[in-house]
Amino acid sequence: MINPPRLACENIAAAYNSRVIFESFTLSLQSGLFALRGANGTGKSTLLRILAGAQRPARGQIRIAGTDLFSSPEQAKRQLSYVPDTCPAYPFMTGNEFLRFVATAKQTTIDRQAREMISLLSLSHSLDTRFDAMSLGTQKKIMLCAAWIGTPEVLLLDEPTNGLDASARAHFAALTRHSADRHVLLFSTHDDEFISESDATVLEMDTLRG
Ligand SMILES: Nc1ncnc2c1ncn2[C@@H]1O[C@H](COP(=O)(O)OP(=O)(O)OP(=O)(O)O)[C@@H](O)[C@H]1O
Repeated sequence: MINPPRLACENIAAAYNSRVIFESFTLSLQSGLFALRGANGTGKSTLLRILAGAQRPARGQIRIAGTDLFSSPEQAKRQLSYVPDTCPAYPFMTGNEFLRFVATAKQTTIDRQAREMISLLSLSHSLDTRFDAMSLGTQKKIMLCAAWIGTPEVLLLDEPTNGLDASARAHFAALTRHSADRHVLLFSTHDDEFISESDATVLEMDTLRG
């Protein structure tokens, strides 16, 4: 039996008021690492928000592991993780509390892969720190670890290396490379060095946005 693409979208259109950002974005990905590249303002964050179900497109269809995102959002989102560019506000939570919160929402535990990431990104000593007392880079690392909880089929990461130091960036590149066959990891970036370190396939926004 042929598996459906892990991530598929068809004819996605996005606009803010009357300003069109893209008209017809179509993509079908089975597994691997994909870097969404394009100039500022070409709509990378907008596209990732839409694919994550965090923003409604003007038109189009999205399927996550074969499930329609709009007609069965809960089922589709069980197979999906999304890390926005800016850290959403969790000022009162510690790193540990946030990871447990995500694990509970996904009806799982902080599993082996997330624990490996915590160790690789040297986060163990920050887990009891509240978000409002963490550096931006540390917040980002916790958000990235949370994305791996529950081994989702699709990971959508908006500028994941922003704020990471050189060592964290290298570990993160190795981790993404090694887990590429287990999911679709689509990330936006301006970081060409990370693209080559992670061996990601480049998707040019200008070519894809229709
Ligand atoms: N909520 C919003 N309301 C109105 N316009 C918006 C909104 N969000 C984004 N835009 C506009 O849509 C366009 C695409 O923005 P987006 O952030 O998706 O681009 P991007 O490719 O991710 O940019 P960058 O590389 O700078 O992060 C920009 O011109 C931006 O100003």
